[in-house]
Amino acid sequence: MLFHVEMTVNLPADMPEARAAEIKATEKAYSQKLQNEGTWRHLWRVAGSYSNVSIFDVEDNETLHHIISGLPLFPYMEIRVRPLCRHPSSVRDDDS
Ligand SMILES: O=C(O)CC1=CCC(=O)O1
Repeated sequence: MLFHVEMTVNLPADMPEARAAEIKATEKAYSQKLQNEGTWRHLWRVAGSYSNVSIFDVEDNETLHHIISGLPLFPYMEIRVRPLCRHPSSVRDDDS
């Protein structure tokens, strides 16, 4: 199942820079593992904001929830999830 997920990061202004850098590094490793495994198919920065648009390919809703709630930045994110299905006009046979 494919999901479009938009994440907006809101780190507290008083978070020490070293702590922010540590969480971002952990987040990067977490996301790169999932990208390499094919679960986190796309990761795009939304130009001009501390947000990303991502496409996840997961077994079910529970798996997506487990992944998202495990993000190191999860406590500092606003997250919007939208389930996707094939568009009848899509020419990409390999994208289900
Ligand atoms: O910077 C972000 O958009 C938050 C984030 C998600 C995965 C990652 O590596 O950073």
